[in-house]
Amino acid sequence: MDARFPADREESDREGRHAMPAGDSAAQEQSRQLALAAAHERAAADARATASRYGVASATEQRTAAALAPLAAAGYHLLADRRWPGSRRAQVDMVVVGPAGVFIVDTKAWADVRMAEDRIFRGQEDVTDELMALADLAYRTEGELVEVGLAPGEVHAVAVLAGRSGVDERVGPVRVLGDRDVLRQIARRGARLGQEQVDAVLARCLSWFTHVDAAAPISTTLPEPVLPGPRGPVLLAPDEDGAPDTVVPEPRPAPDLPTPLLSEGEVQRAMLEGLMAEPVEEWMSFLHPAQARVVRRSYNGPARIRGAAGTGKTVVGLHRAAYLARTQQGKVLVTTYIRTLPDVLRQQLTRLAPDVVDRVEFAGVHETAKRILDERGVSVRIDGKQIASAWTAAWGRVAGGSAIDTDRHEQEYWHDEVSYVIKGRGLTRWEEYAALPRLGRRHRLGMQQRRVVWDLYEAYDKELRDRGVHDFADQIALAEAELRREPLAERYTAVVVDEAQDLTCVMIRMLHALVGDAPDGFTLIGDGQQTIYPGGFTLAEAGVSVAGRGTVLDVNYRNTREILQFASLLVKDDEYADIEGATARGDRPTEVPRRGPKPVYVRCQNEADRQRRMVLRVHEVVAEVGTNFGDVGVLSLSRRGVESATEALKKAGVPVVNLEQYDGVPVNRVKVGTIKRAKGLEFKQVLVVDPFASWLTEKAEELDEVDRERREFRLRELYVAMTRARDGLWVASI
Ligand SMILES: Nc1ncnc2c1ncn2[C@@H]1O[C@H](COP(=O)(O)OP(=O)(O)OP(=O)(O)O)[C@@H](O)[C@H]1O
Repeated sequence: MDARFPADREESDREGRHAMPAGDSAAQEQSRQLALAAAHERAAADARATASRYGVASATEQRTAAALAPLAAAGYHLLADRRWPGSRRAQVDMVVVGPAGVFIVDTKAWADVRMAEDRIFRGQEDVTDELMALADLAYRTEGELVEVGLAPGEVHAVAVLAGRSGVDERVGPVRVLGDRDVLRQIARRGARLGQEQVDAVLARCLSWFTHVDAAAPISTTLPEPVLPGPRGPVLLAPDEDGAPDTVVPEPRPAPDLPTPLLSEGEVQRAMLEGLMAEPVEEWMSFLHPAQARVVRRSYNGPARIRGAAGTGKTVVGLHRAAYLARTQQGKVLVTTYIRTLPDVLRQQLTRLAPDVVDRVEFAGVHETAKRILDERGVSVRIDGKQIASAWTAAWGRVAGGSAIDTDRHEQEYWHDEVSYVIKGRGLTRWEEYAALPRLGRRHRLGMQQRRVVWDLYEAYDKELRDRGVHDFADQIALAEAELRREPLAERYTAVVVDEAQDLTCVMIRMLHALVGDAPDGFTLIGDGQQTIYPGGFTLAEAGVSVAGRGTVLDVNYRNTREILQFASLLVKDDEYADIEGATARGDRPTEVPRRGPKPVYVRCQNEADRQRRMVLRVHEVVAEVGTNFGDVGVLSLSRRGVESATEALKKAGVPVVNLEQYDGVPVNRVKVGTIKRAKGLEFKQVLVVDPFASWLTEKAEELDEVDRERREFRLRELYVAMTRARDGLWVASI
């Protein structure tokens, strides 16, 4: 910013209008006149100094403008002579609006510049605050442009150091570049906004940064000087005797004939780099205004963002993580239940916000617990085989042949009861379990059954201890206890939890303990409709309140209307225990803008027929223009289903990758995995390969509570699978 004529005119006018009191002596009048003369001299000196700053500024600004000029040929708009929003006098040197985003550029003709520890110095003087005005402007501009949907990370504050090259530093949110570097750094971001989006942003920028057409005011206590025509500002020059009554225009230095900052080759290389940059997906730079507002919203405590499948919750969560990392000190943690999802999210953030990706940590919730425990030197031994043998031993000792050992449930049901309900909710006393409302589990247990389950839990716990091992629920509980004992020395600034409905109560407590109730500290993102793990709880039980800090997203961007209608049939009567305490029905999007072909449902004769048709379907969809193997997801409820689909595809020569190994790096292979592993992901084409026809037709009211519970979880899981599909859905049952 150049606040070029800083003195306040109204103030000066007021001073100039002092009337001389009646009866003053001649001597008094003389000294008044001398004082006035001195004041004029000072004004002249000030004006001269200002003029010289103005001269330097304009020459250096012109150099920056010249350096950026090649962008105009690549769809950029260079806005010069714009008013600093909110200021009457100050101007913004240059606003660049184009495919790479919005850049508010301020040129500094500073010599002897040094940057250290997020501060900038001119010689010994710390001039960081001068850049912070620019940062503040960028922040306000972000807020303005959010209204058209521009993601906050697409607005950049750039300070250009005149006459410097090879500079690329950050001072807080301001990027500091040499004037030889600025073109390249802007161009290399590539095309992040489409033409329509650039136009929308430009229109808003033109009204936000209004044009400066009037001459800048001149500060003086003198009567308004005579301005020379169009040649520029006027200087007051003293007479030989120092009297400030002569006004002469100072000839402006002949414009520098610019020696181009960059050679033609350098310009071409910079622009080419932009052309080669990997394009980003639309949602990475441009959001729905409602989404963009949530990204920047300030919540005075834990907050919850919810919405139906495909409404951009994860998108908002990622932008919010980047935004918090950019605007606050310290690290941001993005976490979720699925181990592999954080890698995928990291990949996305790397493209969405490369500037802050190193300040955002991605880790599954178990990995987070492990890090906490490692840091504290608490050893945890997790050994799958030992855990399984502890369970089998405990079952044999306590539950085999008991009131819970019936043909209504597999052992897995009771394993989930122990892992998710008892351990997941952090129960430690029988009385708690005896009186527990088992949210989300329809099969009511009598006291006798509960007693067996509790005994089973205790026996299992003892077997684990005897083997010197822990299970995954123990790992979380230990980390949570550690944090209760002593909070982290270096806290996270913020924790963003994606797919929060998958977490247990103790997991939520552990993550909450990382940030507490700090403003914008804890953001829970999720959709209760996609709850596929048992162990329901309320946030109150976890000691978290999001009251008054909830946001619902309601435009489905992912699925076509046809896919969503098909998938929604599965859960149309579904009710689930919401973490805010109520029994809820799924959020329904108010808008589903995308349209496409109807999903295909095929009834196969047997498993072999299903496999054959699945392979055919894969070949069919990849024959479509724009769809590759990598765009196809084959999803199954069970591991067994994954194995047989993998085998059939491989046999047919189709390249596959298991979702367990998929980390978000694009790979041209069909992704095969369980629905649980597909949480949070999406594919152009989805094939769901292991339902039985009866699952889709059985009626809830004809089932008892055990079967109803099973049906609800199964259908929710299928709903998750189907809503992973962007363009095409194929479901095969037998
Ligand atoms: N503003 C947007 N513009 C264009 N596409 C968008 C926008 N927001 C989201 N999308 C698209 O919608 C998809 C779904 O978004 P996202 O994964 O964030 O939804 P979600 O609500 O987290 O879904 P789920 O709960 O089903 O996992 C994104 O991958 C993206 O392709």
